[in-house]
Amino acid sequence: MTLISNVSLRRVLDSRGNPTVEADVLTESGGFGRAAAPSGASTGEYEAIELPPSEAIASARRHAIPRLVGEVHAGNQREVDAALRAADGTDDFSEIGANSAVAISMAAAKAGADVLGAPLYQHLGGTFRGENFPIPLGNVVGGGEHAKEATHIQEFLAAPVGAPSVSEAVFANAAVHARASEILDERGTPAAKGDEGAWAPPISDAEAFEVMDQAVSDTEDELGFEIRFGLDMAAAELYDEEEDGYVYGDEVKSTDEQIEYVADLVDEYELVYVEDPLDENDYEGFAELTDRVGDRTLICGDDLFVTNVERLQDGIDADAANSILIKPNQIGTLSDAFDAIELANRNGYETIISHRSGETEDTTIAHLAVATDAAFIKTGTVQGERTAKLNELIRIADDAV
Ligand SMILES: O=C(O)[C@@H](CO)OP(=O)(O)O
Ligand SMILES: [Mg+2]
Repeated sequence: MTLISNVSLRRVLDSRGNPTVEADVLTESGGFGRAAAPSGASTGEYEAIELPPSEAIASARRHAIPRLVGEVHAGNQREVDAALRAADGTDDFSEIGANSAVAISMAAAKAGADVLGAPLYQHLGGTFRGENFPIPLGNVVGGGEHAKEATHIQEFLAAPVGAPSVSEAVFANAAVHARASEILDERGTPAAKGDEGAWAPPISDAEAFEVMDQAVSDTEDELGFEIRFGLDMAAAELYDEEEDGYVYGDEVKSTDEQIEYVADLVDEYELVYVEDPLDENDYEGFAELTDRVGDRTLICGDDLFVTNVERLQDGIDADAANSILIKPNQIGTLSDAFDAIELANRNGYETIISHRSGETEDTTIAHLAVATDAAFIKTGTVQGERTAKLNELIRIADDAV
């Protein structure tokens, strides 16, 4: 194993045009890794703290880099991430910023892989990882915090569950995206795109279900394998404490009505996946919904769990869900993300590795999903910062990384 010899940090652009943190890690034996932090728009209340990039960089230079350079081995991810935690000294990375932490953590992992001469997924997952590939969940239509004047539900996600290969699955999602555009055109609905490249038409959620249902079944007919769809409701953004309910324009649904609504949607559209159907503080509501439909769909906690083992353990104790979204920048390091994945696996929860709405060309999550045998990866459908991960998945499957 080789010591880290240099860490450099800089501000680069993310896909929304905002600055984000990029890290380069060099090792004494000449290993190199580069990674950049993504950034959320519909962030969970309990996520690790993202600092303004210049502050995060200045603070990491002061506190973290001296603990890494000449001190820590790049191939020992636990050691790297423990040094980041020690340098920060808080529970939520509010001192050096989860954006600095995750960029350094991922860059160090890549430097470790480079030293070994192994692809990142193999460095992270080991030689004897499973043979499976994640099914890509592709954002096709959406709104919420990712697009103005579009649907209330944040994401309508294609799920090519019957695709014979990861490559065919990736192209299937692109085909659903293209078909949805044609259907919207036929309906005379102009559609801009949201932050993640999904169509963001000014239509009701009910119409979006019709568009999605048709786009999925047309593409299924064309390609000849099963394609279903799911949702990220991002319900914490819909929930209004004063109204004590979920606000859909002029309509407010009580918690009971929200549970009823989602349960009906699961059955009507045979949804395979529903992320954040209730507010991020409502373990009880999550548990009630999971009890009703958890045998036939994945109920996934994103803002609910924020990739945090303590919040996940609370959810497991409450039977709140049956799957967890994993976003390394929600918790700050790859080791913390692995701990959440391990806890999920031990308790029969599926894992879904995810991008953020603000992204870069970084492909770490594609490797993380393969390394950990995740059931799904949620990383968009089109647009360069999304296709970077999808194309990397295709390369991994083709043994070409
Ligand atoms: O809610 C989500 O799952 C994500 C990614 O789609 O959005 P954001 O990064 O804005 O939190
Ligand atoms: Mg989400």
